[in-house]
Amino acid sequence: MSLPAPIPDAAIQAIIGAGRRMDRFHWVPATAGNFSVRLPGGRVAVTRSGRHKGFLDTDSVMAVDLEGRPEEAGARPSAETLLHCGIYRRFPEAGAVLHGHSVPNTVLSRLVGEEIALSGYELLKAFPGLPTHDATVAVPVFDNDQDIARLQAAVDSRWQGMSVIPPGYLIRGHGVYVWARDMDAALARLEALEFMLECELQERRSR
Ligand SMILES: CSC[C@@H](O)[C@@H](O)C(=O)COP(=O)(O)O
Ligand SMILES: [Zn+2]
Repeated sequence: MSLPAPIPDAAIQAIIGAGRRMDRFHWVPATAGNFSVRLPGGRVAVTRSGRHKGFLDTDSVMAVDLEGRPEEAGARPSAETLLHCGIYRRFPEAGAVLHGHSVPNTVLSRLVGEEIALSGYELLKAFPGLPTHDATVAVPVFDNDQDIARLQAAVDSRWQGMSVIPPGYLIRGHGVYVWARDMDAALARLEALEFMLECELQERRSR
């Protein structure tokens, strides 16, 4: 059997850098969070399960296919790899996926129903196709589920009825997923979303 192709260093460095940046914001406590980059040929570079995402090294990244199957026998990719693969399958333009557990996304997702509406924020312009603050963006919220295949099925079924592509989604009491064409764009989108979630949380506190 031939050895799997090496993972391009640019993808590994993008993942390591994302972890350091998200750790600075306290968005990846303990071993929370996972990140991936789409590779050519239907491959995905993804973080191994159980690592602290602020201290990743080159060994912390492995490759799976678009069904989440590891290329290396016995290797353990992120427990949430199927959510990454679901995004890559649904959005061909997605080149990187980020998942984090911030306090605002965790708390807010427990306070709302099936979505959070973000309206009137200047930072909405960080999302694709929005030239003005004068808009409302609905961020879907899914119930948490330890059965990740079942959770992905719930995400797929909500996406089927969706005419507007959301900037990401939340999992209740758990965290956020965002994606974009590459890692820098995904980080920018995550920062914008987290900023607005923090604003929403503060507004709710002051009511
Ligand atoms: C620290 S518990 C968090 C995990 O259950 C999970 O939600 C998570 O984000 C990280 O899982 P991982 O398997 O390391 O990618
Ligand atoms: Zn998680």
